[in-house]
Amino acid sequence: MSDPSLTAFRRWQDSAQGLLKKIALAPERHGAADFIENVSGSGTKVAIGHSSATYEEALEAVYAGANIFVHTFNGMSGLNHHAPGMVGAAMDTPNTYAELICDGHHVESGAANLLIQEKGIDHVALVTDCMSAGGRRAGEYVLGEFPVIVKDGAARLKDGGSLAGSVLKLLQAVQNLVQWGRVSLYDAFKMASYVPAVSVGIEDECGLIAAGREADFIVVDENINLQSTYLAGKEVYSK
Ligand SMILES: CC(=O)N[C@@H]1[C@@H](O)[C@H](O)[C@@H](COP(=O)(O)O)O[C@@H]1O
Repeated sequence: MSDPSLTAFRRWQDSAQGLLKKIALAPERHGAADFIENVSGSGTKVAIGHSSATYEEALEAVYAGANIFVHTFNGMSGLNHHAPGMVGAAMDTPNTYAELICDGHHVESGAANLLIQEKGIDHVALVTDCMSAGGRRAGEYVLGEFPVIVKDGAARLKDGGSLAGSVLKLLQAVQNLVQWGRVSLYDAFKMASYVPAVSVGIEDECGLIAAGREADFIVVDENINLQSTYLAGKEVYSK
């Protein structure tokens, strides 16, 4: 781990030919505010997470231009009434976007519903945090340098058993959220498509089905089960 570096960021952005839309950092690292101001000013969205920052440090990052909380609740300082932490800052900054992993392992339904109630469906973005075992059978994998065991729909570190990414599909997140009873099907899909697109400023390219957008979409039945998948307007999968 290291402190954020503008020199490194510019090198990565050059290599990516300007394609980096979003970068995440822990706001308590040295130089974070300056990095956030410069990077968000250049058009790349800055997310904050994997962090034990205080509420105040998180707010400072938001004031500097950070606009997304990385998988809210997970890997961040929690909400305590004496120390509101990163979670408190996510709830207390109405214009930021809070990512949420709705696989039923990362966040209890009550906590997910509370976050959605606090921020509104237009500021909660469903994400998977899916690691390399997604779509594959249970067994042993690695996340970066860490051995991980995938079992019963969860990916956990071999050493210690902490959750380490997920094997969630975004459609399953939509199904779970609807089943948890507070969010309509329409809103759950919006939180999985349009809201994340807006959070990174690419809603004029994707995130809804409309003229001029990329026609990548799925078709589901009345039970929210996948029927077909379209990429660039062409059917590439059908049940
Ligand atoms: C790619 C990745 O590993 N993402 C995070 C992980 O860092 C964190 O440890 C876990 C549980 O967080 P928690 O123990 O704070 O709920 O959530 C996610 O899986």
